[in-house]
Amino acid sequence: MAIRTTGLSASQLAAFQRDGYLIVPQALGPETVSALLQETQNLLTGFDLKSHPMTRFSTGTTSEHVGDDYFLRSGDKIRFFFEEDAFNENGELTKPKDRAINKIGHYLHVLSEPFRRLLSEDGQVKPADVARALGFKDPRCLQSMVICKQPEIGGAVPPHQDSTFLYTNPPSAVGFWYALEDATLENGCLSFLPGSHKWSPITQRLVRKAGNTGTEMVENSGPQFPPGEEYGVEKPADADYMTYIPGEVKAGDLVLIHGNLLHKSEKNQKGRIIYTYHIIENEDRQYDEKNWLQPPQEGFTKLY
Ligand SMILES: O=C(O)CCC(=O)C(=O)O
Ligand SMILES: [Fe+2]
Repeated sequence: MAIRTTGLSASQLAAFQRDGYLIVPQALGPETVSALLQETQNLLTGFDLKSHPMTRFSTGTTSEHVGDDYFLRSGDKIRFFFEEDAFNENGELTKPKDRAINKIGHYLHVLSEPFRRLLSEDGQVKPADVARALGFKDPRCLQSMVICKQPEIGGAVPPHQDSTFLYTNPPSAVGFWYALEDATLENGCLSFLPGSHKWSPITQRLVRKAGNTGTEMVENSGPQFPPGEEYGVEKPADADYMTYIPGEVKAGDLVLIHGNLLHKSEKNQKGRIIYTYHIIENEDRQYDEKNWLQPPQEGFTKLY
């Protein structure tokens, strides 16, 4: 296969604009994938369980843990969040620690050398070139994380839109999601509601509670779509019956996800390790000061 040096082709860009997501095959070469998996393994085996507050990550509504201090202060650190199902009724881990972590985040793209290199140097498809192709003027990288989705206990991720979590006024977030292992229906690959980015508004936002005591969902009083006539179109009459389209991918593939697009992943029996971060527009959009993730002292990371 020819080595790519640019971002997206015209037909890839058109597909992203039409569907709200795009699979870019083999954005990472096998050496990069191996280096990132090795780094993930080092992080998983190297972290200290004794000093860990045993915070679990939850996208559901039952757990309060998502709002705690360890999570809220992870934006400029490398921290470890457990699968909810990694504990028994007594709150004890039922798996070895490297098999119990749901995700590692949220500053890998600066603090981990292999992940830092991906953003600036490695790979056949350069993130900066993709951001340029998508029309970003001053893209900033944030919320980098490895999602492990461990065998048997990997949690389902319910349908959501990423701009709910990383809100700019008006919305601009795009997810970069890299498979580090093959992701299939068997091990909880992503699935998408194609075109939903055009009609599905950001009606809610995840914000910090007053006094930084946790997070909560609130109504979004700002713009619900990015600017442009293609957005905010009428919801299709059959939208509630539309089926999610699975995005089965190979290790090294990149999936781009529009911040308004509805997507999800199911529980899994077999494990699945991926790496993801988001970019937001910094030039003519306001990053919201209530968002769960606030910029590190040095500001969110520039791509160019
Ligand atoms: O990897 C998953 O299962 C979910 C990830 C996701 O929703 C995202 O990266 O935006
Ligand atoms: Fe998402």
